[in-house]
Amino acid sequence: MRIGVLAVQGAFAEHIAMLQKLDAEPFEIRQKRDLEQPFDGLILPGGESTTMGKLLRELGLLEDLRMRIAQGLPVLGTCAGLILLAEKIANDAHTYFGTLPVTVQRNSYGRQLGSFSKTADIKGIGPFPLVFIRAPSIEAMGVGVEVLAEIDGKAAGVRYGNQIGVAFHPELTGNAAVHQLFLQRIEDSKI
Ligand SMILES: NC(=O)CC[C@H](N)C(=O)O
Repeated sequence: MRIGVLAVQGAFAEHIAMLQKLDAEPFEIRQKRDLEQPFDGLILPGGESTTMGKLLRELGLLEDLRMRIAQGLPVLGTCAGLILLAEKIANDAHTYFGTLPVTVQRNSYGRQLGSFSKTADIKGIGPFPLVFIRAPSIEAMGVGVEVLAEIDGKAAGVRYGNQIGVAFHPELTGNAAVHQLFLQRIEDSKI
């Protein structure tokens, strides 16, 4: 299964390592040319959403990828990747793909306390260590958005059709269950 990992900035190498462990076929998306071969899924990593958004625009990737997501390309966005997907960003004038009907608040977890990890249940997986690094919170959700994980009574992971967005960093845990779930969903949607 060919999975494109946005590799213009941020923690893309860790996602690639996870995918390799699961025998998927990851490749880096750095420029438009990288989108020429067909692929089955997309991962938007953690990092700095403002920088990634700016580079996506400058490299001419934003519209192309937005269209693919809107047309059903399975996508997993982690942390900054969730911000890129969000329809609204409460404390930012910009939006990027805007395909996921949620409102997020940037830098909501971990500003004063630093990064932290908390184990919580993920739907379809069970207990999983959620690692937060200056993570966004999900403040509001539109109709049809399914909550996959909660922390302190707030959604920390959601799914909407072909899109999964999580505020935490599954790629930094050594636990491949979230990536496995993503690959499984792609597999299932092919049937
Ligand atoms: N670890 C992360 O991806 C942090 C996200 C970052 N604070 C942002 O707003 O873009």
